[in-house]
Amino acid sequence: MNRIDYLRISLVDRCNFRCQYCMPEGAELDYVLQQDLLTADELLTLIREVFIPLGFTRFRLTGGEPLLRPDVTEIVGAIAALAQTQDLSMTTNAFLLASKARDLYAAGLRRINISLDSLDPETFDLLTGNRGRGRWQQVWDGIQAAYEVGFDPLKLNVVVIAGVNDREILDLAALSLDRAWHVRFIEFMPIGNPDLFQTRQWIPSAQLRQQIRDRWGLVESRVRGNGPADVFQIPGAKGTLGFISQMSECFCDRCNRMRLSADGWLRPCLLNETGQIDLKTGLRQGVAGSQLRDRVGELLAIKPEINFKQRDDGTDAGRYRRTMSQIGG
Ligand SMILES: Nc1nc2c(ncn2[C@@H]2O[C@H](COP(=O)(O)OP(=O)(O)OP(=O)(O)O)[C@@H](O)[C@H]2O)c(=O)[nH]1
Ligand SMILES: C[S@@+](CC[C@H](N)C(=O)[O-])C[C@H]1O[C@@H](n2cnc3c(N)ncnc32)[C@H](O)[C@@H]1O
Ligand code: SF4
Ligand code: SF4
Repeated sequence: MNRIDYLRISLVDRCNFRCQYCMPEGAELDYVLQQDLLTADELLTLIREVFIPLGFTRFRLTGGEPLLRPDVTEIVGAIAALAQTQDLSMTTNAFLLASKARDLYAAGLRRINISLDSLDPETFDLLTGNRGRGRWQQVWDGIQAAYEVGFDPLKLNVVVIAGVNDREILDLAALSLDRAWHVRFIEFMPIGNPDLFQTRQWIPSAQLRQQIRDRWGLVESRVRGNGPADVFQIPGAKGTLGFISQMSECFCDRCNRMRLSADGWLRPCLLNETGQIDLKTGLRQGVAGSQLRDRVGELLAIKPEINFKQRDDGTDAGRYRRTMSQIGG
């Protein structure tokens, strides 16, 4: 059985973008009320009293958009300061990163993954649902700021959507040539916008790799990380290319993670709604850390049965009650 030692923590379910594949404009989402968000203290209590004793040592802050959380730097500092923390990272859309990168680094964050689906501002606006609002440049500035501050590895996440940004694969891959930027191509998953998924489907990573191989060649490589990416490199490039192929090559047999939502629900599998536990209510009712730990321990034991293999049993007729931005995608 895999060691489950990686916790993805959603700091907030809201987002300043409306990516078509994740939380499309007009989608009716029930946002968590402010009073239902785990406070920084509650989160730290769960990490110290429940997750660390169960062997969790790797943490990722995500969302929604984690940089919307006003106390994000304090949370980073507190998790980074724990002796047991072996890895702390963040996934962000970088819209607010330029002004926060230095403080986050100073607080102890050392690596960061940034969503960048297009190099073309118009396509970017179309994808992020902010057409006309011109947010590409600010995201690009955030990426540059993170690079200058020294985040390493610095990864760029691209969700590939047929007919929207797939014509940019080579341009995006080329970002890895001269800088140690690690570009990852993600197969579109049927969560977030099932209607778009129906019409666009997903493009297999193998097809993208062939396109890149034909242009530059491609060799196997490595980069620090805990995720499911298969890593390659253009010969001589400073950065790498990762492929996250959840649709074409199920990687659930190496699953090493659980997810904690912003309102304190622990979810054993991204794509299966079975088995979730509400940790916040117990915590607020004064249930002892040891009892919460026992509940999580039981969930860890049955996680292999819940994993993606059974996702068709784990949703309500194929529709998810909570989407990527609410789970901590
Ligand atoms: N199916 C599935 N997809 C995942 C899972 N974790 C991450 N992904 C996909 O991988 C994408 C990128 O994830 P990131 O947030 O950058 O994290 P990561 O790849 O685990 O990060 P590293 O530790 O840097 O390797 C997500 O947006 C998902 O599409 C998972 O547990 N299951
Ligand atoms: C939900 S976002 C949260 C963090 C942050 N807002 C961001 O965009 O990086 C985390 C990751 O999920 C990915 N994602 C969202 N919906 C997806 C989908 N339907 N299929 C594949 N990846 C998806 C995004 O591209 C992003 O890399
Ligand atoms: S992918 Fe990230 S930036 Fe885009 S809508 Fe989802 S949470 Fe927001
Ligand atoms: S789909 Fe579920 S089991 Fe598979 S890798 Fe993701 S979280 Fe793990």
